[in-house]
Amino acid sequence: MASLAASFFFCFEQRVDLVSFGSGMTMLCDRDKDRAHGLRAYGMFLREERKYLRWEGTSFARSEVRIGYMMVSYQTTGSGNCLTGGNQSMIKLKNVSKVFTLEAGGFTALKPSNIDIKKGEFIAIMGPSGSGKSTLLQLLGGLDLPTAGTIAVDGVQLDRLNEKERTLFRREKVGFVFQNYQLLPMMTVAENIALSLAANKTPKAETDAIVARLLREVNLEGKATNFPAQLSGGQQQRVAIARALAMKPLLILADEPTGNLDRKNGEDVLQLLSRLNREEHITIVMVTHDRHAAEAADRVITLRDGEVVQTVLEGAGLK
Ligand SMILES: Nc1ncnc2c1ncn2[C@@H]1O[C@H](COP(=O)(O)OP(=O)(O)OP(=O)(O)O)[C@@H](O)[C@H]1O
Repeated sequence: MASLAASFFFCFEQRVDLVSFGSGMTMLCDRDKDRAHGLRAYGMFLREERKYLRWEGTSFARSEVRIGYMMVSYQTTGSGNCLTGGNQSMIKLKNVSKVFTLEAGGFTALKPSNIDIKKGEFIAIMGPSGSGKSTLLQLLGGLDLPTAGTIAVDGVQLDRLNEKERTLFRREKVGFVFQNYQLLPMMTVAENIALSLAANKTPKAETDAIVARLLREVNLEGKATNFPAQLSGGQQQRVAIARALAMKPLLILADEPTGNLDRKNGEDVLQLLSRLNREEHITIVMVTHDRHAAEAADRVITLRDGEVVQTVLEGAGLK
């Protein structure tokens, strides 16, 4: 028990993320040392907050979580990348289908599909127009519900959440990037990036610091007070990516993120996504028509007429 306590203390001296995999299994991720501490934790977890962590009356390093009460009964320590979670599943679809109801009858946009995407993977979804790529992405992000089957994202079964819970889930776990950027034209770059932070009632000083960091990350320092119309397409897409990153998502869902961009700007966006995947271990699922863009991915899932027809694995000549 003493070694547990010592190890636990060690974890909290570091900057940590708390990543819950559901069913009581939780990862404490020690970012600075890139080590993961697997803990089976019992007790009550308060919602994630960016505050100073207090543990038994002692203040520790700035953390991404606040824990109300936790008892540790079991612990393993491993090395490796904590946010990828080894072979842990990020997305699991079981017999998921989507049928749209039309006057003329039902239209099956997605036939019963089983898909498993691991934490830290970069997946491209390809297929002809109308094959169901965007439909699938909407389901993965909880923007729409399947007609049948189950979808679990980071251990959370989306089809069991009500609308409000799905909204919260999306805000906290998923970053969306769209072909047409979907920035609000009357808001500045900084305000666009801060949208989800504002919805989450993040204090202003903290919001300003996060926005400044994200602007640096997407190489747009100096553009905070510009309006979207004053930026190039590539710059607007990088603002959209910064906005998607504001809540530190575990997953980015990108629908044709390079579709409106020329080769150079498209390349910049792909490199940014690849870096986020590689260095920040964010799982990325990207719909694309472009085989060159798909080469950024570890794996390509191909759809045809609403059916998964092929999964090309890493090493099959893509990367
Ligand atoms: N809300 C809806 N109601 C009815 N049918 C829909 C709806 N949304 C999509 N569909 C149909 O589902 C099929 C798949 O659409 P989806 O947008 O997923 O295709 P896609 O592969 O993303 O196409 P594209 O590459 O052209 O964007 C299409 O035939 C489309 O017309």
